Amino acid sequence: MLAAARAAQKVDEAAFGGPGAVKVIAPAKVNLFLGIGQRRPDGYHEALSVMHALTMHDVLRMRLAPAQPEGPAGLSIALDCRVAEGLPPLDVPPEDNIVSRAIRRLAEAIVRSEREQVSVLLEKRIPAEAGLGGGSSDAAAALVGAAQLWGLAADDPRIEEVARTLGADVPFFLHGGCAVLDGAGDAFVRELAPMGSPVVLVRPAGGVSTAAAYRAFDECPVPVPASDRDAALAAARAQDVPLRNNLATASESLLPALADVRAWAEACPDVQQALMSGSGSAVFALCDTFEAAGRAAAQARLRGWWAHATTFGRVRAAAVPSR
Ligand SMILES: C[C@](O)(CO)[C@H](O)COP(=O)(O)OP(=O)(O)OC[C@H]1O[C@@H](n2ccc(N)nc2=O)[C@H](O)[C@@H]1O
Ligand SMILES: Nc1ncnc2c1ncn2[C@@H]1O[C@H](COP(=O)(O)OP(=O)(O)OP(=O)(O)O)[C@@H](O)[C@H]1O
Repeated sequence: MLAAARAAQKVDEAAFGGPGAVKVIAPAKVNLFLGIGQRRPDGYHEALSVMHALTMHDVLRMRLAPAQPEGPAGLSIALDCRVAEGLPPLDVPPEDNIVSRAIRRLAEAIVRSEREQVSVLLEKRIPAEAGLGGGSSDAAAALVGAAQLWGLAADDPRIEEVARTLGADVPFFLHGGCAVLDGAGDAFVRELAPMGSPVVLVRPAGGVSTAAAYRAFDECPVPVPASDRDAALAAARAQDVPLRNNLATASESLLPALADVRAWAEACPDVQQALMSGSGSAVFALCDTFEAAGRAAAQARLRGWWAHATTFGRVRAAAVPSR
């Protein structure tokens, strides 16, 4: 049964090889620092953020083909989403998936009106509603892939313009590595020297909606000390950034299991430091060695939580060889 499923998957993946096809990786991120400030008139909050990409990633296989003559005029998108074992299914219709929205929006921005079909096979390994930027990274990867399929230059400014309209975290994934961002957490300030050290991601059952976390924050805002902001702004390397997140209290009020994960991480001898990422519900834990990271992940799984050992990386949403 499993062999048959694997064989079927191979056939599908083979259809995404050769000319007119591209494979793109969409890495996860964590926020080493997140200092949320005032709510702005547009509803977004001021945010000073330091994001770091991880080597753990989703995969998008994309293919461009002329549409069936009897099909709709203009662009059609066929999206097949497969979720890794151990993760809940993604409860989003294909047309609402941020991947489809990204491709459509780029086609509009470059005024592309060809009658054609973009097919996408999206392999999700990054859990949703985890603060790991999975959807945002998929969107950036979809822009990178569609740009390549349509022969756009990788540095065409319309790619970044469209990225900003899709979500605050999306532009970061076009740069990747480690970066300081301000504005609404979407404006690139500068790059930091990235790390390559091990990190464990732990997520209790249940996600946190980003919008709900910001609403809870407004009810009980927690300021970030100016000295922490200054240290984040002065850092030259990822490892010099103080680990802080003033959205954590709000997210813990929405998902109390987050406090259990925090308490576990504080007591775990294999964990050096831990912090909730973004609006949660994933917590990332820094470990000294890959062995320690593996042990910490195993301990977290024994408690019934999703856990994954990975590394920080100098990676971004990028096309890779398909084999
Ligand atoms: C928590 C973070 O992930 C940290 O990197 C980001 O701030 C959120 O980025 P994101 O998931 O790309 O968020 P978006 O899809 O742009 O916004 C979702 C919702 O979060 C709230 N939001 C987001 C970013 C921000 N600076 N202020 C906000 O108030 C808004 O209510 C918005 O409607
Ligand atoms: N390709 C996708 N992957 C994940 N979520 C998607 C995708 N497309 C649409 N969504 C919707 O977006 C919601 C949040 O996505 P995502 O996983 O990026 O949020 P997050 O973990 O809160 O990340 P962030 O750190 O950007 O706040 C999901 O609950 C889902 O409904």
